[in-house]
Amino acid sequence: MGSDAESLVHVLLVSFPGQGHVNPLLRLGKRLASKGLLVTFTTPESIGKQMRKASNIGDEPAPVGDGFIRFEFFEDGWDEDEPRRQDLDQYLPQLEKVGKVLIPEMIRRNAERNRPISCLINNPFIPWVSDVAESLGLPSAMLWVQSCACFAAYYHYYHGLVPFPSESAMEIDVRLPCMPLLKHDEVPSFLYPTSPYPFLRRAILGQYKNLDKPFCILMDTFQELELEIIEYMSKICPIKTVGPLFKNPKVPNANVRGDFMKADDCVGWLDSKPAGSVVYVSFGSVVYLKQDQWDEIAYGLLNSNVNFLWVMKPPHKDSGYTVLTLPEGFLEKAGDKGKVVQWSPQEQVLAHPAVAAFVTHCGWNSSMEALASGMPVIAFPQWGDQVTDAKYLVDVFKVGVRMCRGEAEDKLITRDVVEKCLLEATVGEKAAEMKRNALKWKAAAEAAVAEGGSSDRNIQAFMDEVKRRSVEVALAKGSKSTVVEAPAAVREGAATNGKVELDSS
Ligand SMILES: O=c1c(-c2ccc(O)cc2)coc2cc(O[C@@H]3O[C@H](CO)[C@@H](O)[C@H](O)[C@H]3O)cc(O)c12
Ligand SMILES: O=c1ccn([C@@H]2O[C@H](COP(=O)(O)OP(=O)(O)O)[C@@H](O)[C@H]2O)c(=O)[nH]1
Repeated sequence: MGSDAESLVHVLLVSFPGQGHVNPLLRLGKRLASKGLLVTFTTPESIGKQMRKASNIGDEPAPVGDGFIRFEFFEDGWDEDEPRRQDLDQYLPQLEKVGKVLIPEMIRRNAERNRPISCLINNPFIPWVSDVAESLGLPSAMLWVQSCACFAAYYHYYHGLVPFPSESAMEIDVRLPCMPLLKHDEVPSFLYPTSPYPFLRRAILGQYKNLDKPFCILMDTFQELELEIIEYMSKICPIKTVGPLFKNPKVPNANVRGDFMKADDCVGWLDSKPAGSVVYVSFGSVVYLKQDQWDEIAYGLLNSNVNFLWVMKPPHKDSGYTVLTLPEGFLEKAGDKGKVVQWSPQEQVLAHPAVAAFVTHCGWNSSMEALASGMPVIAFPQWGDQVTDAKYLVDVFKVGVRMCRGEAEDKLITRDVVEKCLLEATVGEKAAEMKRNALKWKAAAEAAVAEGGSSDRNIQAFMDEVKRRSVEVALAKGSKSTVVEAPAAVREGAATNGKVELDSS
């Protein structure tokens, strides 16, 4: 490593090994590097191996803007084909056990090699990272990877501040401060007492036990998008909104990517299609539908006669899911109107002029990517934060139509409903209005990350704080301090309070 990288303030990013967690933390890493930090990104080797295979991650630090990003992976202590990895109730304690030994070792090794780490940043599901930081006298921050509205919902649930659906009152609406009324099936679904995913409830709420440890909670959202709830929660927690993280305005480092699977080439196919003629269909990295639902979507796509790009990812071998199939003769009937891939370069797809709308499971990353790309959505939420995100996309941000309500509803969405939603989102006045709204959010997102925008100011303030604390850490450790510039004065004044005006008829 050149002396350049060694003279920079060094932060360690520790990620839970899920695609929806790695993507935003890696994007944050690239943003921090571009502004002059040395960033080391780490996650278990089982995923590291996939990332190296799918993308061109090298052994050398990659230059990104004024700084560098590098990767170090750690062994989680389980064989590669250990099926217990699929069970979060078993896997999370294992990760904590090994991480609490291996992350301090990694930190020590880096210090010996003249690149002492001065801050740790983690994402949800691995809250013990801030315990590791504390035990080593290092500051820590957390990157929240869902919306601020969901952060607020979990916060109020965890602290018992408002009533949530319970065994004795299942269908109550939930009123949270500074948020629209949420129907019982619009709160993050693993908070339902009947949820089949109690392990995800435990995983996400684990972070709230340790919420007083990180000095900052970074969020992949932006002020103008969730204005009231961000202001409200900021009075309770040290929140800084820094999104959308996937929009890095200046830095040409698209080659540093964290995909677990190589994306299939579909941009050439999109290029051959007329503007606004394709529907993109993807349910993210973890949602897996049942065969009968898959068939209805297939026929809905055929019957609507739209062009479509459909992501059909293979299930994890230990997930217990059976491989989905397409109805007989489906691909022949679709002909050149349809393309099915295993994994797509989603950011590129959403930015492509041929794409008119996005059938999405409403994971927060996909939701932010759609909003910030000016892409209307057809909301098909399944569980967790997705049901809340769907509510916001459709009723608050007004960029989508709803195809289902998710976990609580648990019903088959028929091909007729699929077809109706596809058409509603792609032709006619409602479609045009959603597109206008989506383009307003795109502009607002670009302004937030542009120099001087709300997210850019927050990133800069965070950087300054990390640098300030790195001097303190170095002094406390009595070692030679890393070279730091005098912290740039944090610009005065609150973020733009301007609301984005939406069309609605
Ligand atoms: O990777 C996982 C695993 C997992 C299990 C075992 C294992 O060995 C490795 C990983 C379990 O639940 C998840 C749940 C997720 O919810 C997703 O989390 C996103 C970010 O919080 C949200 O935006 C989305 O809406 C939501 O679908 C995302 C994930 O990436 C995972
Ligand atoms: O074919 C695909 C499907 C998804 N993604 C990316 O995978 C992430 C999925 O995160 P999200 O929060 O939407 O859903 P999750 O997978 O966590 O449920 C997003 O960044 C997508 O851009 C992708 O690159 N190609």
